[in-house]
Amino acid sequence: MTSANKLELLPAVDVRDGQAVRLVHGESGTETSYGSPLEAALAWQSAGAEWLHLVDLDAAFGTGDNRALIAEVTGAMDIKVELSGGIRDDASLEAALATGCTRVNLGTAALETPEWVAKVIASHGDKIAVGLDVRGTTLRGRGWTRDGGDLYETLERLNSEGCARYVVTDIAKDGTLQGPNLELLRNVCAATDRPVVASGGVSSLDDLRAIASLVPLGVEGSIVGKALYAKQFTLEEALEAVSS
Ligand SMILES: O=C(O)c1ccccc1N[C@@H]1O[C@H](COP(=O)(O)O)[C@@H](O)[C@H]1O
Repeated sequence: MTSANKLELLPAVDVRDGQAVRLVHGESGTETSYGSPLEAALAWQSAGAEWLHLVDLDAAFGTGDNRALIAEVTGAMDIKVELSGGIRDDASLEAALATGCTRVNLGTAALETPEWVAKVIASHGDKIAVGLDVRGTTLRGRGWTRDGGDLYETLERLNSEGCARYVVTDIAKDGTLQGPNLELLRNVCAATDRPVVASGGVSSLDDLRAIASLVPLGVEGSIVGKALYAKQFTLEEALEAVSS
């Protein structure tokens, strides 16, 4: 297998109130704290990560933001950074891109301001990914608290607008260590020719191998969160598991 069809791993650092946290089902109030976001990000980088998935949860929930800290963490990284959370207008997009991140991930905006999203896809291309955060086949926005339409209708629209990449999260799996939703990933891959990044539910090296088996269908990467923080496996073991 060449590096082009090797599954990319994106360890996650989700930031709430200045701390690295993990949530269960993305629900506010379920936080487990893991300390300094910078230390967590540097630890993943030292362990061999090529990507960091960095989320401003306060911005996603509308409870403030961690913009300065997010910029500090991104600036300290030598690896690629995908930024998420609260990127919904020109000002927040400019601030995110000014951190030097590799790409941003838009969630709520893709549901609530589709014209703006079409415009920034046209102007920023590969720097824009759309996060498809779903319960069943219903998209959720505003910190995953509000319904935002049908997954496949939205996907069709975004495909036609030239969206470069999708980050697909099964909210029912996120933070639960119950295994990824492989059926959802297969279905999304069948509905787009763009690369798909999987998110939610990874609990074991076998889960990562199962996601890696979908690379030929279009899965490009997998976000790994809770499993790393809960020490189900190390990042080094995860990278080894998907290396061939
Ligand atoms: O990652 C989470 O656990 C999470 C939980 C609740 C809300 C958002 C979460 N994460 C990321 O935030 C973006 C959406 O942010 P926005 O809607 O654009 O403001 C989502 O795609 C996840 O990457």
